[in-house]
Amino acid sequence: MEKNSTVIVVVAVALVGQGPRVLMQKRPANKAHGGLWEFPGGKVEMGETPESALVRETDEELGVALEPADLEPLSFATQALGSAGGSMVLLLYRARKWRGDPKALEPDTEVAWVDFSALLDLPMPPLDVPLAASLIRSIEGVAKAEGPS
Ligand SMILES: Nc1nc2c([nH]c(=O)n2[C@H]2C[C@H](O)[C@@H](COP(=O)(O)OP(=O)(O)OP(=O)(O)O)O2)c(=O)[nH]1
Repeated sequence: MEKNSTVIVVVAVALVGQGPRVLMQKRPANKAHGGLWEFPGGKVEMGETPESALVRETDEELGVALEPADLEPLSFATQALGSAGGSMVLLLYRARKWRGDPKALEPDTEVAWVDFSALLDLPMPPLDVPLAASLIRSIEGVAKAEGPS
């Protein structure tokens, strides 16, 4: 069988606020991974960079304006697409600055600010779980680098 080398790139962002806490989005019940909580984002479309796709997705889904320069690459996760080959790559960025108060603008979605201490208790799609763990470690790393307070 001919192998497929397609790579689908999906981008997502951890909007990190004081706490620290992070904005999570609940997927619509009727879609893949329905009802699970994910980092906001979506597929990179033709002609877009990962960063411009994320600026578009967060505008459409949350009504938030992000500057590409405020997107810090944080981690990624991958998944095979099936026996024919191909894979999905989910790139997670982190942002500490944005404009606008995030709202759930897409039908049948919700958003919530989640404390880092409760993040891993949320039901998440498979690729978001290791990314959430990376996010938590990144903040712990900052705390260690800054030393005891
Ligand atoms: N965040 C996340 N997305 C995943 C995982 N596994 C997986 O196949 N996906 C897919 C579901 C979606 O097709 C895509 C996310 O892009 P999206 O948010 O634009 O998807 P969507 O369901 O709104 O749109 P579509 O697939 O109907 O075109 O990634 C995962 O573990 N985490």
